[in-house]
Amino acid sequence: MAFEGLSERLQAALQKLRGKGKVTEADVKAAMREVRLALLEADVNFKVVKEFVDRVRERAVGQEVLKSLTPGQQVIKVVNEELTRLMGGEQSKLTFAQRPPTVIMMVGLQGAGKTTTTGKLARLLKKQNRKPMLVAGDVYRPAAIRQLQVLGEQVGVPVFSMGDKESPVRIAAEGVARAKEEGCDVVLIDTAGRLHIDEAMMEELRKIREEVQPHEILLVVDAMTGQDAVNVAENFHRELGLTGVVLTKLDGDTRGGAALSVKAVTDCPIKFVGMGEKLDSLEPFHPERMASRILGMGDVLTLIEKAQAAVDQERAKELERKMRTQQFTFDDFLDQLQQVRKMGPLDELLGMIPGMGQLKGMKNLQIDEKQLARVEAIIRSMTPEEKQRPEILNASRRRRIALGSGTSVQDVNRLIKQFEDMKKMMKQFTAMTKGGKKKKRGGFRFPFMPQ
Ligand SMILES: Nc1nc2c(ncn2[C@@H]2O[C@H](COP(=O)(O)OP(=O)(O)OP(=O)(O)O)[C@@H](O)[C@H]2O)c(=O)[nH]1
Repeated sequence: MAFEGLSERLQAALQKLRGKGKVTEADVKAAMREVRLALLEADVNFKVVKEFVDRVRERAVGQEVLKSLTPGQQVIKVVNEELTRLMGGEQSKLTFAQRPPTVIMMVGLQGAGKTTTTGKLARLLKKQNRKPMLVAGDVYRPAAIRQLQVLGEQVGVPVFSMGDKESPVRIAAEGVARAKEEGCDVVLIDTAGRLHIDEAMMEELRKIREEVQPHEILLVVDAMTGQDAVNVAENFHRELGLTGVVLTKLDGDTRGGAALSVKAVTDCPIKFVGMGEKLDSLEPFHPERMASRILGMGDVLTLIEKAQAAVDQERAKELERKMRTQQFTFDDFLDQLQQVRKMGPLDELLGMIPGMGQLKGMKNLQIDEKQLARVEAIIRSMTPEEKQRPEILNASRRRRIALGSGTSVQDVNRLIKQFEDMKKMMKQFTAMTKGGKKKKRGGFRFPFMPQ
């Protein structure tokens, strides 16, 4: 996952401050040294790191922080705010033309994912009820035109092409004219990518820009290339004047340097991020959410602390073994249920998971405590043998259990079905992970998640 190393290191650095009732200037300095190293190691531009750490340190040793009731938390808040600021603060949206069509020029080096991103962006715009048209302006890479046509078909948007014999400037101009005729309100022009930035390439892009007067010039760069991506962005911005950057391959294990430095170095905002190869994997970039994700806030740390306090590690291991060997019974099921409940109201736990905060309170996600109580009652009405060997639960036993637990036979059936499904899933899961490389995940696992 992207940012994994950075996340871990930043969280470790800040964790030390977290629970402290009193934080000294020396504590902050020590934490900032680690933050600095973490950022450098993530390939963040060194000037950006220096400015960032200076700002955080200055704010964090201020009286209002150190004298506050929760100084450790306050420092983390400052880091979060500054990370957000670093990545551009507010979300930066596309500018649409007052009088359509909006013209968007897509530029970038070969292999960054430009053509794919053009298709993804068309899909996103279509979802927003716009009518995009794609223009195939990359006449140099033999497969690029065909690739765009295929993407257009998949997304269901028209693709304008004039083959590879016309000049890209003319293709762009004709494309915009065609979009007007057909009532398309956004034109996405795919331009040629080269292996390196060269004067001929820039000259051609400038000519296209003069010709079609785009409202947006988006540079697509590969996040995996770290500071190279930042340098490319700096160059393109100087030569062409970009309106935004799209960072692709953020689903890979990029260390995060590009995402954190682009805005600070070039002053060009990241507008979208690519999170996978599929067409639905382009997302608007939210600096604040990204910062919280990097810091693992929202508040996973608390969640883990709570879980660790509630879960008996020895028992968790035993459960894992049972899952692996298919000996999981209703007794274990009940045991887990109780361990999860010990952590607190499930609804509240949900709010601590990043991204889940805003889902809190949504009806179908609310965890029904009554339902849980019913499950417990059903399992408690089973005989020891039934709990161990659910396969003997025939119709008359199910009736007896329903009666004993004050529930209905349907409730009992549903639970047994869920239990069977869960076992099946575990089986598939263990088969899937068996022999495969296991990834270490900070040492904590919910007992009901087989490794
Ligand atoms: N994992 C992942 N792969 C991506 C992402 N975006 C693009 N790719 C992949 O990157 C590769 C290159 O993408 P293309 O769109 O063909 O490259 P390009 O930059 O358009 O190349 P030119 O048209 O020659 O400039 C493809 O295999 C894409 O599937 C992303 O966000 N995540």
